[in-house]
Amino acid sequence: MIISGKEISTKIKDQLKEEVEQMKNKYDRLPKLAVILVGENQASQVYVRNKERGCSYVGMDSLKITHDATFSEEELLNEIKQLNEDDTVDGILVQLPLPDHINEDKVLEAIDPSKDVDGFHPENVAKLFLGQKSLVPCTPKGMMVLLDEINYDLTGKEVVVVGRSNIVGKPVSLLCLQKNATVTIAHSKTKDLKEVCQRADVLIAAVGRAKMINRDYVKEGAVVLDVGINRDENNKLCGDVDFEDVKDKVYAITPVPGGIGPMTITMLLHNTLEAFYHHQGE
Ligand SMILES: Nc1nc(=O)c2c([nH]1)NC[C@@H]1CN(c3ccc(C(=O)N[C@@H](CCC(=O)O)C(=O)O)cc3)C=[N+]21
Repeated sequence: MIISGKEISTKIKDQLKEEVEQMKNKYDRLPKLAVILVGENQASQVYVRNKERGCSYVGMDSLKITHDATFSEEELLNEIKQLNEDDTVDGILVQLPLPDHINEDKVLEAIDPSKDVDGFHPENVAKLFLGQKSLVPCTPKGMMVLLDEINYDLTGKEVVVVGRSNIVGKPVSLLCLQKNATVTIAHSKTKDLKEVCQRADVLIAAVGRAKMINRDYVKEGAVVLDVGINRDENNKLCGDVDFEDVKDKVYAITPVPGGIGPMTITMLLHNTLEAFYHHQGE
């Protein structure tokens, strides 16, 4: 089975669109997402455009703020402060990566946790760790929704996450643990990575290396979620998984593009609506 994140995300966006319409009638205001982009990173510009498109699809307001790469850390912190105080803004997202002269941790900590739709603020990270209600990072949340969509129960299953980043590997591991899976976090220093991956009922690839995961890493009948966004030798978009090589060995797999990527954007919209409800006292 090929899991179409694209189709599932369209279905969810259509539901969100209806909810937004109701909110507009009920509160006489729309949820609003502010996206800040510093510098000219090509990929970031594509993602930010997709985020704006997503907002307009579901009928939310969005505010795109762009600065050139010389924008200072102090200016950025001031801008975030103003957006924190702006009652019409529900979500604030600062596109990563930031230029080298800006301290990412400092920036993420400056965002009001109730507007932190990325779920990257230490307060939200701590809540996720503790299993308390919080804004959950979009990519991991999207993966859990996809598993739900195919009615996959993680209880007792072996999950292997390859990659230990703060934005994907670590949070998705916690979410799988919450769903009663047995979770292994593997990474570049893991011994016998292939053998570790072969144990997985659910293999989550978030390494950032084009087509690294081939059929030798995959157990027959496994579910494979591919978080990678890379360019192959022909400059074509591809995942961390060699899709063609593994597709007939798996029970289900997400393609790149059209898999996890669209779900990430949709979960961002979902988080923005959640933040909106919170700000309305619900
Ligand atoms: N503060 C912050 N929050 C993020 O959520 C964040 C970020 N910074 N920096 C970069 C990564 C990456 N990311 C993606 C979002 C959508 C697609 C997406 O829509 N992908 C399409 C293809 C897009 C294309 O054509 O390149 C797909 O997979 O079908 C991909 C990647 C969000 N990120």
